Amino acid sequence: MIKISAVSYTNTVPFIYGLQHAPIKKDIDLSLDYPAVCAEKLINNMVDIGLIPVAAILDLPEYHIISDYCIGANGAVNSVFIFSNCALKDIKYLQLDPQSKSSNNLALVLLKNYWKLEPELVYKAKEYGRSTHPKTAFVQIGDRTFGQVNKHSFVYDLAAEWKNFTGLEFVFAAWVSNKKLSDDFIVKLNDALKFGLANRLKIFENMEMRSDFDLVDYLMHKIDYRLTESKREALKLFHRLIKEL
Ligand SMILES: C=C(O[C@@H]1C=C(C(=O)O)C=C[C@H]1O)C(=O)O
Repeated sequence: MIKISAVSYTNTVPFIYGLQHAPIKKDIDLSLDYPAVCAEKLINNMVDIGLIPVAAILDLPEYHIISDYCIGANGAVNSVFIFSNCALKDIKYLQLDPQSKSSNNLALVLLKNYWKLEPELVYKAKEYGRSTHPKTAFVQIGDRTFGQVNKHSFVYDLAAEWKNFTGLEFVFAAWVSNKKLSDDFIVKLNDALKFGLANRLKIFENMEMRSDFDLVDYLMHKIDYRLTESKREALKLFHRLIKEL
């Protein structure tokens, strides 16, 4: 059995569908976790493969990116934000999202290199996401952001801001193993992920739709699942900027 930890958010549903409906299902033991936990499990060798935040790749002594699929975006992604009580240039505190690794680092990279701002960073805020302090903002990712855009005074989509800054796409999470796996298994994995993506329209039939968020647009267009050469270049730049933080 190959142990896999994958992200528990809606953006991963097509991948999970593929893993549970393709021949690989007999070979894997799949758990669903918050992104930061996927990373922790892979780093601690509790699993063999993780759909992990790309920022956490830098913490792995050995890693292999084993798929041409990822959780990425080309411009606005619609589920990774800084929500703020004031304009970004005026923030004093930035709360980071305890479930995230990539987007927290993306926020730091943009603050330093693009916005040139130095707010105080708050890692485990007691009042995470609820601060009424007029100069507090917070990073938030995943399903918790659905329907939230109109509820905050200032909203920044971090994949859109990254594109404004670099002109590039962005990769949030990639399929990574912490050891070398057989070529056979890797082919099976990619077939399963491809199968899941090809079945998105079918998946929507059983998905509860929301009036406050367009899930079809999100999973068909906003999340860009292909880990192309250009996304790999963007990832290299992101890693370099994280190391310079
Ligand atoms: C676009 C997203 O990408 C996620 C963001 C991650 C992060 O910030 O560490 C990790 C995994 C991705 O699933 C999202 O879930 O909203």
